[in-house]
Parts: sequence; C-alpha cells; structure tokens
Amino acid sequence: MSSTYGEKIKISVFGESHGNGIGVVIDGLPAGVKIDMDKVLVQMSRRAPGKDKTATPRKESDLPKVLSGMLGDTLTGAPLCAVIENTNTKSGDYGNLLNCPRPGHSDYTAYVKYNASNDIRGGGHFSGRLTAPIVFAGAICRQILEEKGIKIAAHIASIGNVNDKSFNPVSIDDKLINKLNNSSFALIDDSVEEKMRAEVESARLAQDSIGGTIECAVSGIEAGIGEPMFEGVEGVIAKAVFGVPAIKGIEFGKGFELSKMRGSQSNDPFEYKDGKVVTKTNNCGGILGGITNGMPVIFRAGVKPTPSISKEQDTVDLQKKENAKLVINGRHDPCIVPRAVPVIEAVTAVAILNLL
Ligand SMILES: Cc1cc2nc3c(=O)[nH]c(=O)nc-3n(C[C@H](O)[C@H](O)[C@H](O)COP(=O)(O)O)c2cc1C
Ligand SMILES: C=C(O[C@@H]1CC(C(=O)O)=C[C@@H](OP(=O)(O)O)[C@H]1O)C(=O)O
Repeated sequence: MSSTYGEKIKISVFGESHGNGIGVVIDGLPAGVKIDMDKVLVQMSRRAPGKDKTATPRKESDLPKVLSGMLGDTLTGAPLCAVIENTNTKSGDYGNLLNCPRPGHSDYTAYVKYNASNDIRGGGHFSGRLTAPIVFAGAICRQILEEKGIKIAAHIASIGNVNDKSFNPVSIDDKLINKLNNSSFALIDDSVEEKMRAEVESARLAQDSIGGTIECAVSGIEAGIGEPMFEGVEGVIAKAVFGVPAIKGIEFGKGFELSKMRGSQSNDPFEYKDGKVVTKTNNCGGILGGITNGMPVIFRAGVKPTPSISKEQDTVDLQKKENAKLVINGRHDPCIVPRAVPVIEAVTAVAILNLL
C-alpha cells in the first residue's frame, strides 16, 4: 500500500479504523528542535471525532503516544513514531457491508485489489480516521516551519451553497492565521457559521450528506522554492492533498476561473514594495513555473459528500452475484469539511517542509 509520502521528510501512516490503533513514523526530521506538545494536541483536538452534530458521534480522545524520536520535548533525529489508540469501535455496524459495497466508499475497489482480505470495519486503512496521525505529523512539521517564519492556515470556504469570505490573496493577517489555527469550525466570516451548520443538519435529517471546499494559505514562504515540471510546488502539494480521503479536486490561485480570463486580467503585475519584488494581485496562487514567487501560496480543495448515508441505496451482492439494496448503519460524518480543515493544513505542512 502506498501510505508513505515524501522523500526528505518521509511519513508512513499505519493502522485501521477498528484495529488496535493507528499511527505514523516520520523520518528525516532535524535533531534538536523543541516541540510544544500542547500545540500538537490543539491540532489533534480540532480534527477529533464526536464533537458536534456536523461530525460522527464516535468519540475518540486521539491522544498520541510518542514511542520514539523524542527525548523530553526535543527531537533526537531518529524516526519519530506516534500511536493513537482506537477505543470506541462498533464493528457490528459493518456486518452487512462485507459482500455489499457502499457506493462512494472504497469497499468495492479494496475488495478487488486485496482479494476480499481488506478490513472493511470503519473503512479499515481507507478510513478518514487515518487522518489523525497525519495531523500529528503536520503539527510537528508546522512547528519547524514556524521557526522559519512560514505559517499555514485553512478555513471552510463553502459547505453546499453557503460560502465564507476568501483570504486576501496578497497578504494573510497573522491574527487571522492564529484564529483559524485554533478553531474547530474554521471560518474567516463567523456570521456564516449558523447557515453552514443548518445546511449540514438539513442533509443529515434527509438521511443524506453534504460536501464543500477548503481554502488553504501558506504565508511567509520566500521566492525560489520548488522545481519546474514534475516536482513543482503545485504537484508536491496536490499529491499530499489527494492523500486525504474524500478530496476530489484542487485548484491554485484563481484555478479554473483563469481559463475564462484574458491574459491582461489573469497576469499578476509586478512592483517593488519596500525594496522587495511583489505582485499587485495573486491570481497564480504564489506559484509560477512550479516555483514560489514570494506571495502567499493559496489553493482550494474540493471535498465530496460523505459516502456513507442512511438513505437506502442500490448496490450489488458480490457473493450472490446479484443486485441488492443497501441500508448503512453506523456513525458517520454528515459533512467531512470542518474536520478536514486541520488535515489539509497538516498535509500542506509536510509538503512544504519537503520542498524546503
Ligand atoms: C476526516 C474525514 C472523515 C471522514 N468520515 C467519513 C465517514 O464518517 N463516513 C464515510 O463513509 N466516509 C468518511 N470519510 C471519507 C471516506 O474515508 C472516503 O470517501 C473513502 O475512503 C473513499 O475515498 P475517496 O472518497 O477519496 O475516493 C471521511 C474522510 C475524512 C478525511
Ligand atoms: C473515527 C473517525 O472517523 C470515521 C471515518 C469513517 C470513514 O469511513 O472514513 C467512518 C466512521 O467510522 P466508524 O463507523 O468507526 O464510526 C467515522 O467515525 C475519525 O475520523 O477519527
């Protein structure tokens, strides 16, 4: 399985949603860096399940136990391994799914690829639960980035048809970054929270689910990071972002909107400001030719609606080889977007540290 990402900073994610635990090994971290574990726990808690009606009712404390790579609060340079226990599993909910794959989930493709030996309980290794160790890895990487003045923040850009404001693409306010980095329902404009929660609740009550988008910004990154072609900043970030289950799209800067513009509208004019080359707009999302231009790196990721819904759906019975009806039991997120925000920040931190 390809549960490993990165060459310079390599993360290997392991475990299953209903196994004993999940975790990550991080290789290549610099020795001697002091880690603030309280800050790591803030990130873990932002993603943790069971907090409110927009999330799965499965409650897990998601406390990481560090097995290696740290002495006291300092990184030793050896592989850093952290494990998180699974304490609240209800595997009986998955009994009727063994032969009847859920539309939209990985059940069918994993059944084919792993000859029906895959662990389907809670989505097994394909579960969104595996994003907990990813958030741990990201929380370590972002502390190293912050020492270099690089900060990462994301917010819920939309749920259904309800939109948050966007980042100011040329300058990301430190206070805003701090607010978003500490929020479990991260918004720039808090006045849309109620409408977004209502959108999720209406989908949940209709035995359905809903998707949305997440906007992420990297501030303080200097010009000249990245490579052309296949190791471009877009590609390196996109590969990490697509490792997050349920992400189906990504666009940098104005993204697909650029395809409808003229060059005179899409080009970001250069200017000198306080002796530094900057651009007046940031339609390219801080990346030209795969290389950072010194402006904030900005992208949006598209999150699909949660596949496990309680409405009856059509599927097949793989044993009987006939069509079947499926009713899914269990505790699912009616909307993945709010909990995926810290995950997107985390994978971005791992990607950027690799690029540096
Ligand atoms: C934080 C998070 C929570 C998720 N929660 C659920 C869930 O409760 N139920 C579900 O069916 N899928 C959930 N997913 C999505 C599935 O894991 C994902 O759709 C599935 O693995 C198939 O992968 P794909 O959508 O990327 O193709 C979650 C994903 C994330 C990132
Ligand atoms: C437990 C988490 O999310 C899980 C992600 C998930 C899925 O299919 O992705 C399915 C559900 O698992 P279960 O049926 O065991 O409750 C979610 O609760 C978590 O994120 O920590």
